[in-house]
Amino acid sequence: MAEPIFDRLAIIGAGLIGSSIARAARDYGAAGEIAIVDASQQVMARVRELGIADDAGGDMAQALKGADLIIICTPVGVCGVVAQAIAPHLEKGAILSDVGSVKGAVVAQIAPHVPAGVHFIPAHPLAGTEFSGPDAGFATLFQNRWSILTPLEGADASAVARLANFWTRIGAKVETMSPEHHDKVLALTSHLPHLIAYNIVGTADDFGEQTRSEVIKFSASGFRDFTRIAASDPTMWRDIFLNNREAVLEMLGRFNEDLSALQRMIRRGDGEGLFDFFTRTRAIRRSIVEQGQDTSAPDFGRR
Ligand SMILES: NC(=O)c1ccc[n+]([C@@H]2O[C@H](COP(=O)([O-])OP(=O)(O)OC[C@H]3O[C@@H](n4cnc5c(N)ncnc54)[C@H](O)[C@@H]3O)[C@@H](O)[C@H]2O)c1
Ligand SMILES: O=C(O)C(=O)C[C@]1(C(=O)O)C=C[C@@H](O)C=C1
Repeated sequence: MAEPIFDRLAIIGAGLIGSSIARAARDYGAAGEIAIVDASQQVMARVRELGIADDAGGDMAQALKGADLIIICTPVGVCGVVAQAIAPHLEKGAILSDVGSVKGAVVAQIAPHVPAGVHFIPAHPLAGTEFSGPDAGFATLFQNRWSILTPLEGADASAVARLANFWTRIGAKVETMSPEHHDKVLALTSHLPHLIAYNIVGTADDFGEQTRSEVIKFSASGFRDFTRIAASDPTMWRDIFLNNREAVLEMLGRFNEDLSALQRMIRRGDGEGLFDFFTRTRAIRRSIVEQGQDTSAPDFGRR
């Protein structure tokens, strides 16, 4: 196997993403040693049982000793608190990164705590499931998925390249963009779809007992897909919406306008309008599939 890219990887937060990175870093030889710290004693106990870290003692100073890559894998809302807690233990030359689904707010939370000589390079792997916790993770989660790096102005190019190598080693394709651009794109491609899923499942639930049981009984695959997404972690998604408020509200405004246009077509019996619209959206789906970007097959990248 090729040389490890980092000597010691420290992961803060061992849920779906943190535990998947730990498993992948070990399986693909991306890090020499792996240390894991989590605020939950229950999670730490499970990490020890699963044997996914070389150091699962749970002591922060010990975990960060000699760490040349530290990845914060907690919910977005606590990134700043975590950065403040780890700052005194970060060593010169180390790379500090994260996996938060929002970048602008995460940068604002973490950057003020980064000591001089430490390279802060935010990241976001576009890979996940509706499950959370250390048992939900798996080593192949990042295979053929994008990992977006959002280095700040003046970031050290060799540190960025080293982090990109790490993600490539564990199977991801890497793209670089600004935090602001990331937040706009993801507001549309990830955050809005989750909001729509939460909403439609909530609407079905509000209809009451009889509809609820019929929803379960007659659930067609389209609706079932929404229920999978709507089962995603409430803490994670509360934090995403509170921390990407502006971009989500902008996309939601445009979405509502387009939905009103469709509503008008239905009311007016505008079959041609509906047909043209659906033809346009079908072409988008087909081009995604043609470019090999469709990873929605039931067992793709999953256990
Ligand atoms: N789940 C996904 O699909 C997905 C995909 C890409 C990125 N992300 C991002 O990754 C991050 C983690 O998501 P996840 O799905 O792994 O969540 P998760 O709920 O599975 O795990 C989060 C872990 O962080 C721990 N934690 C919470 N506060 C902490 C603190 N102060 N110090 C140390 N540990 C703490 C929790 O105990 C938990 O084990 C989030 O920021 C999320 O936005 C998630
Ligand atoms: O497949 C899923 O369950 C996901 O929702 C994963 C998903 C996404 O929207 O694609 C969710 C949030 C993350 O920030 C990245 C990936």
